[in-house]
Amino acid sequence: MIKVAPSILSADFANLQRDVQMAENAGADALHIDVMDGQFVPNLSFGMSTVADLRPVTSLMLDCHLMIMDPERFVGQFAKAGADLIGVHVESTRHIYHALQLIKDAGVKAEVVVNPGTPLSMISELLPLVDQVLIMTVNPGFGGQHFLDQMVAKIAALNELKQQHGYRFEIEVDGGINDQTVKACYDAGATVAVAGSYVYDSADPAQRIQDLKVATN
Ligand SMILES: O=C(CO)[C@@H](O)[C@H](O)COP(=O)(O)O
Ligand SMILES: [Fe+2]
Repeated sequence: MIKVAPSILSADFANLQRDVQMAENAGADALHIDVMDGQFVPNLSFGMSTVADLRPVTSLMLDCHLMIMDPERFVGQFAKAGADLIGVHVESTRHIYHALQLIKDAGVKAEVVVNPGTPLSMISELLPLVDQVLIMTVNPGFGGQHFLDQMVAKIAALNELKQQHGYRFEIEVDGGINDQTVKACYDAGATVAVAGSYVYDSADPAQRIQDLKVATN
């Protein structure tokens, strides 16, 4: 069964605590927080103060997906705010290895993220270092986009490398996840699924979290 990380990008920001607690009560495994700077992606969202405010209201693992340029400038502040895992894009910095080392040094789980157009060869040297790899299944920046089917082969290729070398990282997928696409990702080797609009744009978001789990059971 896949682990589910609802993305609060599609939650009601005026009722964030309610929407986070709903996810926790519904059996979510983590909370996905999309941080955007208007430079790396053409959108703005949350910062570290949102992470700090959410920390005391949930015991869910806080999975912070940084879509910002030169994220090494901020990883210390996200760790201090209460992040449990910090994801940085390989495309967002000249010093990805250093950025991941900073995250580990802060005592937080480190994740490398790859955009749809970025080949896995860009992250091969990083695989022994990371706790999680995030394969973007849409172009980053917005919720509610369509899943890119070509990414299923990429997930399978990453899983092959994982098995071949005995790596222990989790494989997360993000973008366009619903009860159909989650199954294809899970069958290819994904272990964690982010879901924003599928969960929060529903009349019964708690049921949707369960539906994602049932689809991969
Ligand atoms: O990182 C991102 C978008 O850049 C995501 O985490 C979205 O929030 C996913 O939204 P859905 O595609 O599930 O609606
Ligand atoms: Fe995300």
